[in-house]
Amino acid sequence: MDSAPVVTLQPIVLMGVSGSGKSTVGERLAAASGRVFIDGDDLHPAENKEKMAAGIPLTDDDRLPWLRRVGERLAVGDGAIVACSSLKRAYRELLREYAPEAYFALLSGTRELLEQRLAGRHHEYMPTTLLDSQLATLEPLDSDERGGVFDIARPVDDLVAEIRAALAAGEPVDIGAPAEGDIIC
Ligand SMILES: Nc1ncnc2c1ncn2[C@@H]1O[C@H](COP(=O)(O)OP(=O)(O)OP(=O)(O)O)[C@@H](O)[C@H]1O
Ligand SMILES: O=C(O)[C@H](O)[C@@H](O)[C@H](O)[C@H](O)CO
Repeated sequence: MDSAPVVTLQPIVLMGVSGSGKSTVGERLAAASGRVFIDGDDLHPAENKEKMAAGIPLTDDDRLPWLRRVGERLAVGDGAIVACSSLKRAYRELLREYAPEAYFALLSGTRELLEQRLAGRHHEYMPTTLLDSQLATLEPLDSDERGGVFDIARPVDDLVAEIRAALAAGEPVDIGAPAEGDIIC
């Protein structure tokens, strides 16, 4: 007997600079939509965490192995919600090599609000002083990239609802419609 085809689900990447709410919104979105949440922070090699903890911004070369790990996780096909800064278009292009259908939700806000948010939280390794380099590195989504921009001034539950509504209203993504007997993983 043929084995049932495996259907892949569209992954969602919460992107944006440090303090924009990727982990907070991502966790809540995953809970609301019954999906797995993956924090990209947990996929950084130890050297990257040490560098950031020392207040040194990561380079493209530092980020490459980390982005590959994030990409491999996106490619699993289980529709995971993944928090990953994805600051440059080239980084997103790399992630799309693993998951062409990925939806990027950019959490965007003013420097002032980001500073407030960073001041009000404790992070394992990320110092507030890296905000300038994060903002300088950020290349917002281009109009030809699949995704949307969401305002971090909104409450977390509103952001979750807005992202879900944007996904529901979006163009259908050709990732294979489930049929009877398919295994959804
Ligand atoms: N929409 C929101 N409204 C109010 N507070 C928020 C909102 N989003 C996030 N926060 C708070 O802002 C702080 C930063 O959020 P969070 O740690 O999720 O950001 P992040 O983008 O994952 O940061 P990093 O990339 O540095 O890990 C947290 O204290 C969080 O509770
Ligand atoms: O690309 C980067 O510079 C890093 O991913 C950072 O964004 C941090 O990992 C994150 O902000 C802390 O969670």
